[in-house]
Amino acid sequence: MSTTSKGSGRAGALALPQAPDGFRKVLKALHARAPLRSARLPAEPPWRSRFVSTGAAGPVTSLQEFGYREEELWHWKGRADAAALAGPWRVLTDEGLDCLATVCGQLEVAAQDAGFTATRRLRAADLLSPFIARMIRDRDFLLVCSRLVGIPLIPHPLRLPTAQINYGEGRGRQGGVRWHRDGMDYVFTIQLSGYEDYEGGRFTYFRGRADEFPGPGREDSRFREADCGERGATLFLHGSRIFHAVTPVTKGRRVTLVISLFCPYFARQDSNTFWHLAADDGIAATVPGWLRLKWPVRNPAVDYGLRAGSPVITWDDLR
Ligand SMILES: O=C(O)CCC(=O)C(=O)O
Ligand SMILES: [Fe+2]
Repeated sequence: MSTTSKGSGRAGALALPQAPDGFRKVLKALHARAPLRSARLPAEPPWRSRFVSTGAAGPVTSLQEFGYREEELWHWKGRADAAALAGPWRVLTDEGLDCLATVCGQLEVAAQDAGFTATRRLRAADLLSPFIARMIRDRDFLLVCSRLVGIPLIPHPLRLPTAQINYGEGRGRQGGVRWHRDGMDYVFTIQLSGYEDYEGGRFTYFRGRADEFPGPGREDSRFREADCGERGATLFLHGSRIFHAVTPVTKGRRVTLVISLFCPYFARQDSNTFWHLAADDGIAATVPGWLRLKWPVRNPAVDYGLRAGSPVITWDDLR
């Protein structure tokens, strides 16, 4: 699969509105509902480590290419957190992808309407699905993701945003995602359907610094479409630094699994803000994870690995 990004100024993407920001996030937080913790779900296939496609490799576009300066990148003892956009690659085998698509399809019964981002979505999918919980804590899966982006990555200790399924449908309802930046820094989106399954639903991003984002509806040659049409395509985005959107699904059905990972070595720089999270999950559900994230640590790889219920991934593991 190639990493081409093509097209600029697509009318559908440009017309998308922007997600609420600032004080409107606080208002949203006061009304937000906590994610569902239980649902009657059919049995799942078991997760297997062999579902990880270890050959994944591909070009990485750096944050400098998006206009960020070297001193704006995060560093740890000579290593930089420099990846802006990478992939799409396949991180799962065909068999693994089929199982994941089945699991995510079944989980739709637990999805909730999500006003300002996607039409329907399921937050904290790993709390309902043993398959997803094991997948995102599988050492081989984490090593593939870490190596592709060049930094050690584990599931985010905030838990609620770490695995989210978006369901977009073209039956009259708007199945798009407004222009936004994520609270999360390291975001992997796995496509569980392909262009043969739907129309619209194009993953679009702004190839520039966040503070240069011209706003929706403007003409700018830096609006691009990612090449995510193939089922299984997995795209990495430095979600907190890059504006992105998904054009409305006009026909058919589009399902994606959005996995937010975390670098224990850059825990202090984590971009989440309390109000961004609370706007999604409500204040009460946000507080425990927020404390878990902000508590001081001695050994980041071990300590945050424990907090996220994850294997430990260190710089040495990237070799
Ligand atoms: O569904 C997608 O392709 C990505 C949606 C997105 O940007 C998000 O959920 O934050
Ligand atoms: Fe996003």
